[in-house]
Amino acid sequence: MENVSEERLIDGAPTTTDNWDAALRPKSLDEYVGQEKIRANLKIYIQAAKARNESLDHVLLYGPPGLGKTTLANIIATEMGVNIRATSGPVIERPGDLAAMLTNIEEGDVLFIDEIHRLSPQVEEILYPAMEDFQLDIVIGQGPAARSIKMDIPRFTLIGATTRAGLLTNPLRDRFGVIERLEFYTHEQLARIVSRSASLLKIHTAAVGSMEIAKRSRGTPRIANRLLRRVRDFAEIEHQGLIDQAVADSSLKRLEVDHLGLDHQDRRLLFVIIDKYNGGPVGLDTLAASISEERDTIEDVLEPYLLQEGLIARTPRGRTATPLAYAHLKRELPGSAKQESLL
Ligand SMILES: Nc1ncnc2c1ncn2[C@@H]1O[C@H](COP(=O)(O)OP(=O)(O)OP(=O)(O)O)[C@@H](O)[C@H]1O
Ligand SMILES: [Mg+2]
Repeated sequence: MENVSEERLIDGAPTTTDNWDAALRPKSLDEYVGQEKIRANLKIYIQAAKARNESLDHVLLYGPPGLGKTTLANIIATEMGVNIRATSGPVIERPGDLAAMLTNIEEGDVLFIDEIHRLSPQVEEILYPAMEDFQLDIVIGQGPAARSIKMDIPRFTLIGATTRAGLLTNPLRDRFGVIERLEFYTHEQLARIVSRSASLLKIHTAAVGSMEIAKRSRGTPRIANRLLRRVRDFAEIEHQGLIDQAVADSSLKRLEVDHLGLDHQDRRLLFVIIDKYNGGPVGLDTLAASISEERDTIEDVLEPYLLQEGLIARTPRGRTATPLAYAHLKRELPGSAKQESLL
């Protein structure tokens, strides 16, 4: 699914060069920028659970890549004062793998399952009684001699993360007491994140420089941090190290990130809808084939921001380019497309 030959600069997905990211991760709810509603709610839930000396209810976090789900899971464990064990849906191959993890966990600990929508059905089965009754149903033996035994496990908190909650099965989703959707960040919030990262990495930025990077980060902290690192290179080699507005702007231009934060891949998607399909509507699978991308990548990575910015619209018959997209790409709006996009 991931294009390894060419690192996409504004892709929200993590890459191998993101190790420095760990250093930039906020460690407490107070350090965590934005997502005000989630933070306020979590503060209450955490305080209440601690006061009752209970484990925190299971938490599902969903939203586009790079918005801070993993970061938040770690913060929750820290604030609860418990250990976190992290794994991911595709990694847990057999029910036994999950059972082993759950029996080794300590009372109150957090089990973090990233990409939880990719659990196999057999593994999911194990999770239901574990989440609900803190019990494992284990089948011993095979055939007619097989019998099932129940085993108690410590009360734990499952934190699941996914890019799309819609991909979860109903029984799994229903077992989460707390379900929170992460939103794209505002320019002001991203500027705060850029300034914070700059000071941690000892990068010299002017406020207007941080804001310019923020505006072009697709509402996503991971992208903001990544762009900061690239712009720093230009600043240090060509501009005595200071990132001001002009340096940020010229560097991002050279990185082909436009003033809305779109890169060549976003623009390619929009151009295909506009030029090849006359503004749409065009179905997701056709679109995926046209730009040789996975359907999932379009839905999880490319599309959410374009929808949020009002550049494309979703209709029952497919995606359309909005008048805003035509204006942004300096394409003339045909009369028919104007009507389509208003449907
Ligand atoms: N609220 C925030 N405040 C400051 N920095 C943040 C915030 N959220 C995320 N970040 C930064 O962005 C990086 C990416 O966040 P994180 O890895 O938590 O995203 P994610 O939602 O788990 O993404 P994925 O879906 O790809 O797993 C973090 O390492 C951190 O530096
Ligand atoms: Mg993550």
